[in-house]
Amino acid sequence: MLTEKDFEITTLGPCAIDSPLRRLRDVGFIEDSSRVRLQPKIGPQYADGMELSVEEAGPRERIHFEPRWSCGAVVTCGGLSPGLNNVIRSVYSELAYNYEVPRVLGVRNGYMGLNPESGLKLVELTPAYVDHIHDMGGTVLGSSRGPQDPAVIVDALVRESIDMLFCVGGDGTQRGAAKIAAEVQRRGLDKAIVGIPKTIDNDIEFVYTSFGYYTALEKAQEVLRGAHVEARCAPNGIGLVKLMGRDAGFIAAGAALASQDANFVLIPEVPVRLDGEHGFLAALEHRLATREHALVVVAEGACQDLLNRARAAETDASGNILHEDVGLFLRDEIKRYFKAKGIAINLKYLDPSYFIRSVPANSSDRILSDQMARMAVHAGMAGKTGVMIGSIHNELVHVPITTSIAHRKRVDTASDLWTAVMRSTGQPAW
Ligand SMILES: Nc1ncnc2c1ncn2[C@@H]1O[C@H](COP(=O)(O)OP(=O)(O)O)[C@@H](O)[C@H]1O
Ligand SMILES: O=P(O)(O)OC[C@H]1O[C@](O)(COP(=O)(O)O)[C@@H](O)[C@@H]1O
Repeated sequence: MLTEKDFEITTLGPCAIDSPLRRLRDVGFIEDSSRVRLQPKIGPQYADGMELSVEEAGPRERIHFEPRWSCGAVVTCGGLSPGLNNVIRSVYSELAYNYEVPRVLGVRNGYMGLNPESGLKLVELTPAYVDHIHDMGGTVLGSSRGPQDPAVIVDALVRESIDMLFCVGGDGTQRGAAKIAAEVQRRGLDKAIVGIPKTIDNDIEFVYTSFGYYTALEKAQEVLRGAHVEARCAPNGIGLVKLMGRDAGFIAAGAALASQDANFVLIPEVPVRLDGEHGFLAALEHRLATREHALVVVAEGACQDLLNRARAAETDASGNILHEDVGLFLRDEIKRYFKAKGIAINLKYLDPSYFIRSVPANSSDRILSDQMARMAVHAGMAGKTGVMIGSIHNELVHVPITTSIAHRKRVDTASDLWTAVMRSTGQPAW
């Protein structure tokens, strides 16, 4: 078996081998020459003094896999996120052009494409295949939900002589990647399983911003603008917008903050009281009485305690809880409340749904996708396995996948983000 001592890196130019280290040292997070110890508070659940040890991402002085004999594959799983095609293209570009790896494969339709029972064939990535994909939304490889047996996937990696698998996806995908990495280790195989985080919900721990998030905010903002115009142009106008965010309110909070027009933002992290003197509906009535219009933004996962009372939770193929439609629920509750009060309102309900995630990536997400993809390739070529590319304090790092999936990232209600939402909307604490 080859070890990293057997190969010197030869194909990288005078690029950033030292610079991530130097920058980390400058900001004081470096502990020694190869590891970064993060002691500052990085989330409420780590405030108890837990230390996290992560490695900075970037090209390594020595690589593990001999490029000429290596094969890398990329798989995209879960819901779409703007930037997926950019990741595929940049994984290819870094592997094929910079490391000169001769065989780079694309897996069709998520992990399912590594199961022979699916009948799906691997795609040989070429310059022509990836040429224009970065300008398109979605993923050219396709994606899917639904469980796959890690043993079957590892069998496919062995059969196809895949040395490095780049798993692009959300927390479900990373859970799958962790199981694949464990199976590889159990069999004593020499393969690198590297995660690249993907979610418009921005709810992966140790990833400050995931690619696609800001593009989704741009699109969401357009909808907020439309809803705001509608609300302002009608007596007692209410614009109600539902945005994606199954378990976390980052999209609703970010879009509201970016638009500066929202008056109420309801997210899963903050339980909402609808009725009563200090509840949401009374606050909405007060807003109409004083300003004659209101813009309400609700995240898909908000208010679920109010909706799910009479219903057992259903799940999708990957086991994610399918929420009842909070937008329709709130629309009906608002109508019911004002009807009972004899107050005429004009409510316009907008649900942009998949529109915010099926578009091409904006500039910042293109850059982030590219950086994460290239860092993942550096990690893979260096033989790192069971790691995901994270971003902490503006640095791209290797986070053990098991660490990243231990918690889901949530909007911290003591954070600057949520404080700014509260101040820009003026909404009360329920
Ligand atoms: N706990 C898990 N263990 C193994 N694989 C999982 C797990 N959860 C999800 N997956 C797989 O990862 C893929 C994507 O997961 P999903 O939750 O749908 O999307 P996302 O990765 O965006 O969260 C699916 O093929 C799913 O079966
Ligand atoms: O209808 P689908 O494809 O399951 O996607 C809906 C889900 O996609 C999301 O945007 C996030 O999806 P992921 O978990 O795949 O990142 C959720 O907010 C939403 O519930």
